[in-house]
Amino acid sequence: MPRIETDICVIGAGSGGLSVAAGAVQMGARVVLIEAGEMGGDCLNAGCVPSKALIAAAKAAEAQRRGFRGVAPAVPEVDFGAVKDHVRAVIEAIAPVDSQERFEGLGCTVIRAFARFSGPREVQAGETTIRARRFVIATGSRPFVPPIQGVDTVPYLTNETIFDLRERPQHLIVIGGGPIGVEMAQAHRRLGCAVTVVEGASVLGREDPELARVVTDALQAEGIVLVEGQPVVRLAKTDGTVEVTLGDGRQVRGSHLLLAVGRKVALEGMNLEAAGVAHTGKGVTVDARLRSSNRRIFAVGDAAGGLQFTHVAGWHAGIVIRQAILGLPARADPRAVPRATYTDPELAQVGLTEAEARALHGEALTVVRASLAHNDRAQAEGKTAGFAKVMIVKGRPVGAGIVGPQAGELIGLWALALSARLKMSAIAGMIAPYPTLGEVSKRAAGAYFAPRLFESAAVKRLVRLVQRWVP
Ligand SMILES: Cc1cc2nc3c(=O)[nH]c(=O)nc-3n(C[C@H](O)[C@H](O)[C@H](O)COP(=O)(O)OP(=O)(O)OC[C@H]3O[C@@H](n4cnc5c(N)ncnc54)[C@H](O)[C@@H]3O)c2cc1C
Ligand SMILES: NC(=O)c1ccc[n+]([C@@H]2O[C@H](COP(=O)([O-])OP(=O)(O)OC[C@H]3O[C@@H](n4cnc5c(N)ncnc54)[C@H](O)[C@@H]3O)[C@@H](O)[C@H]2O)c1
Repeated sequence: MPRIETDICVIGAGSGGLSVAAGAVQMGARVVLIEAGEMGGDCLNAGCVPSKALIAAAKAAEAQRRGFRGVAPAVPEVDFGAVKDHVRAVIEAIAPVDSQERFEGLGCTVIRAFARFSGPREVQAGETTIRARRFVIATGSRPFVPPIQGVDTVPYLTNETIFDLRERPQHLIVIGGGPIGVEMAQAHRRLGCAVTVVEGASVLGREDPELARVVTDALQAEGIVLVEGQPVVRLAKTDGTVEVTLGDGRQVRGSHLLLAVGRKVALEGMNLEAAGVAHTGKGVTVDARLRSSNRRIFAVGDAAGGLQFTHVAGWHAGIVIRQAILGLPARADPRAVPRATYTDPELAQVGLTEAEARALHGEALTVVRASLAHNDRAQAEGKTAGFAKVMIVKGRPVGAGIVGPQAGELIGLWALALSARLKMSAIAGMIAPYPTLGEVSKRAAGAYFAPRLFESAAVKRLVRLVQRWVP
């Protein structure tokens, strides 16, 4: 049986594992990278990349359907199979960056097998035993299949199968109104499917309700049926249709079913007990340095049991590299982690929502808003539904939310403001190019200072005094 001694052994070649491996090997560490499935993990093969490629095609269809003032709308002719060719082509265009060849070229030893701990410092992968000074568990997550009565009797799709579906669903029922549910619901509606979202609590329930409402209004205006407030309690198959029964007895029937009710961390079969790695149903138990109960073993990305985003996995990788490769201290402070849901309009948030900020800061909190209706570019584009909302304490933003076109791009400024602890005066003083959607952030900062400048008796007194003296 081959044995390898190495500095760092990374388990899982998805967003987190690949970032650790690429960084570590290029800094001179010996790296073994183990992947049981496809290189690139969920993000490339069944997550961010295919979903955004599908959303792009759906957006093109919707643009045709809507037309523009002076440009006649048209019923788009959607070839669902060809759209899936586009999805596949985008994956293939990006895949070389995540490939075994690239990582071997960088100097990693890549093993394509399922990794399982055989001791506190040893992993088995196929025929190979790997002994490493540090391990990184970057095994990601899988779709959670809820134990709903009848779930094993009906055909269902998950993120692992929906992107391979070549025939257009006549009526897609989506269970779960989180980011996966709403992104997939809108994409399928725009590509010509009837769509019903069944959500046990409220659609985009983790988001600020004021922002989420703009998205849910848009989804409903496009003809997506949202059924909220009742969990699904039973699934059944009847004459080629799937029947979904809700807690209050209501029923929805459709041709296809997508389960989008959250994720299950992929730790099964890894024999973590042999390595002394504590874990719960949520993931590996880690401290702020991302170390597990075995100090030689870190966890990153979805496996670390916190926020489940590709950019979080990449950020985690940097924290582990600092410690395991450079011997420097580093901590994961999630306060400035942004998130975006790529519906149209998009919804993005960084830091505290209004409710969270209110609970933490009470009376010290100021909330400002700036509407896209007052943004000249949004007017020109005919996309004025949306706004930015900023939560401010003692002159500094503690959270920001944006709903509207390109909100995912626009939130970057606020992510920087939070991570660099910028003051609102820095945003107000920034020169934004005109006319851009980004001016909405500057306008929000302006809304913070406006009452202090324009409604202040002291400022007015000062100005009168200055005006008496200036020549
Ligand atoms: C439909 C969908 C859309 C998404 N869209 C976005 C988005 O727009 N933006 C965003 O930031 N995030 C998005 N996400 C979330 C994002 O995909 C994940 O947060 C990210 O992929 C997590 O990276 P990871 O490295 O932790 O795990 P993964 O990327 O899942 O990689 C884990 C890898 O480990 C391998 N593995 C597991 N167990 C073992 C083992 N024992 N031995 C060897 N290999 C193993 C797996 O095969 C897999 O390749 C989306 C997710 C889904 C499902
Ligand atoms: N744009 C992005 O960045 C993006 C896109 C997709 C996914 N993701 C990541 O993937 C993760 C998983 O996404 P998700 O949407 O699957 O999960 P989620 O946990 O965010 O949402 C699942 C939803 O399903 C509902 N639900 C659960 N059981 C139900 C039942 N029996 N009946 C009806 N409703 C039920 C929940 O109330 C919840 O609203 C996200 O948290 C996110 O981190 C990110």
